[in-house]
Amino acid sequence: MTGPHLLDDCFAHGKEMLLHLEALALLKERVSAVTTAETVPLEMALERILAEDITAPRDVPLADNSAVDGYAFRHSDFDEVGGFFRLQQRIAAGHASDDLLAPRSTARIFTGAVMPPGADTIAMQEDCETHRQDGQDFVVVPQGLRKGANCRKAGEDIAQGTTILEAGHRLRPQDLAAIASTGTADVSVFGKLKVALVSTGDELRRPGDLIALGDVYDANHFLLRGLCAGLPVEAEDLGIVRDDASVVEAALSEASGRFDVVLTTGGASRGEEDHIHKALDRLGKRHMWQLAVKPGRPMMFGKIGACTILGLPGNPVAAMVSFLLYARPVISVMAGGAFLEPQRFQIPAGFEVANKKPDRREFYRGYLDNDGNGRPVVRKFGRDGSGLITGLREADGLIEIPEDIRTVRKGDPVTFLPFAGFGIR
Ligand SMILES: Nc1nc2c(c(=O)[nH]1)N[C@H]1C(S)=C(S)[C@@H](COP(=O)(O)OP(=O)(O)OC[C@H]3O[C@@H](n4cnc5c(N)ncnc54)[C@H](O)[C@@H]3O)O[C@H]1N2
Ligand code: MOO
Repeated sequence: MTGPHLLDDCFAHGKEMLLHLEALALLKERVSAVTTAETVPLEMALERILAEDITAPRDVPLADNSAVDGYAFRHSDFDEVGGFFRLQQRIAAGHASDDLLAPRSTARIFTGAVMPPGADTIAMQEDCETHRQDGQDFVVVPQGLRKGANCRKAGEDIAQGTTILEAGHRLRPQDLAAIASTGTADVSVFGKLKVALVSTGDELRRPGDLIALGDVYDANHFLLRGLCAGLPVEAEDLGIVRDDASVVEAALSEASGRFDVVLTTGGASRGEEDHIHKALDRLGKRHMWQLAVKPGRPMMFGKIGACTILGLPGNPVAAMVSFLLYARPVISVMAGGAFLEPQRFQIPAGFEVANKKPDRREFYRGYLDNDGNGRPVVRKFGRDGSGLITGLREADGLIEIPEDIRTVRKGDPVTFLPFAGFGIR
């Protein structure tokens, strides 16, 4: 299958670096769903992606019912001063009444109980007075209630036959509540994507291991494992792969036969010790590499057979930013979902940038604050180093500065991408 010229391959542009939007277009063109549908009970469906639309088999609520503990009556029985009603029946939640409410009568009713036939309005018990006279209970309701007050109509939340959720939607707790409310117990969802996590680098050691001068503890594994946790994937740790061409090649070759996605960090750049792109070129096809983006310039996307290789940069900040911007939407689409776009909003800058490089998009670590007068601003983490995990910890999200912007002054509106919009905190 050949895509449009623009999307065929980043190197076909004759360009050294792809712009952010070009990279997104290339990824959108190149990825599609790979998992098949399976039926799971609702208990197992959180964060899974629907394989079919969900239609409500019945109304929710099933019948007109009371929103309060109180007294049900006919609104037409009111006169100028209110209503004086004979207490005729009592209905608790879960117990429907077949008895037609007689004129000028009322039913004691509780929240969620089905309205008795004939009643159309409910008074809250706090607004009513009760009397007993000649062995009969009476309820006095003051004027002022509109017809239908405190009643919940059948189907007012979900009407029978409505499509409540569409295929491709990732199920949140409130979605599961909606499906459960219609009585549906099982849903058809896409199978989880099989993702391999690979850290590359001779210098890497796992936390808990002894460390020597020059060694670095593998932070990225825990970063990526956490970032995958909110996605419908089964992530498997393939450990640390040494900076050796044949070792990297063997690891990618083996993993590509077992996984839908291999997610690597490190070795993505151009040094002699960076082997991922060379291995990818030998084993499969590389579609994307150098991006006009900071951080996250060396971000690789390619395929070995049916397996997608996402080669993220080794610097932890770059790894996280490129995961959120590029790997996350790719994984979502492959798992049957949407190409996830970040949530974006404009907020005044609480920082200045004097001389940003043109022709590339930059993503700073940003945290929300106020300007001292109660107005919100976003401030930039002070240091730009791509190895500083501290900036990721202090941030509430990313500040996005597009290619054509060279300077930012305090108060300028800037685009903020909250971490919450990526499903993390
Ligand atoms: N001559 C050039 N050098 C570099 C370029 C370039 O274009 N030309 N790009 C720079 C940029 S930008 C980035 S980002 C990094 C990406 O490098 P690699 O993906 O090849 O990553 P490494 O060299 O393996 O490591 C970079 C850095 O990150 C540390 N690291 C790696 N893995 C982990 C891990 N799992 N946990 C914690 N820290 C990790 C590693 O020790 C290095 O310090 O390249 C620039 N260089
Ligand atoms: O892109 Mo590197 O991503 O600046 O650290």
